Amino acid sequence: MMQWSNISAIAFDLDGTLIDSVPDLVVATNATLAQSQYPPVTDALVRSWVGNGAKMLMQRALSYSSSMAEDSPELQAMLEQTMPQFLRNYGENLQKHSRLYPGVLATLQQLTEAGFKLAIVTNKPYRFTVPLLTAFGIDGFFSEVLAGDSLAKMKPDPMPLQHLLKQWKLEASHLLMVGDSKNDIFAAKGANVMSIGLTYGYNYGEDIGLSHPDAVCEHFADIGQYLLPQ
Ligand SMILES: O=C(O)COP(=O)(O)O
Ligand SMILES: [Mg+2]
Repeated sequence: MMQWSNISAIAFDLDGTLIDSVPDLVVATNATLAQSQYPPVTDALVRSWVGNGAKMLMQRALSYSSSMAEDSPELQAMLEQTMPQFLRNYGENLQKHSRLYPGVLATLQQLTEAGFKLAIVTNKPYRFTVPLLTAFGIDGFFSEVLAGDSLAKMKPDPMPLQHLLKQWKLEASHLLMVGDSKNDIFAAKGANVMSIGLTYGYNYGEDIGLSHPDAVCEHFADIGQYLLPQ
């Protein structure tokens, strides 16, 4: 049975859920575009390109800037050439302008004290995920970190959540996915686990409610009403 009182473990998305990472992604994207002689793009465009990992972000950025189709061989060749630059540019400034969203630290603390097991399930590359968690002092909350390149498939595929269920020897009805993107909600539905959608993150400009998570929250701290004694 899918009910809140069964939940004992929670998988959190990272970008747009715990951390507002777009400001640093904008800097890295524009630095990389500049190296290919393209003009900078707006924050709003970068926001709309986040969600499927670093490579898709640059693929969308290069396609926009060059007017080449995303799947064209020319664009793919340019992407292969450009990715090392993006990874360097972003790696050098992961958390200069990025911020934890309000309520994240206190709520993670409360959930930990209440006995929930917490994990990160992100599409961000692993090499950026752990340093970011550490930089914001939240790495200690998570006993499992699954990134976009940890397994053969990333969200919206249910593979990371299914891996977590196996790892933790959990029934699907005990796990909750919390995220800002339809990729998080689709992954949850595919793994048959409950989900909460957050409205403040990045979802390609779409209303997260359209993906029908089990609940929609406007602020991170609001997830507590389903999980903590009120
Ligand atoms: O890196 C991305 O594109 C998205 O990352 P997320 O899965 O933590 O939102
Ligand atoms: Mg996200």
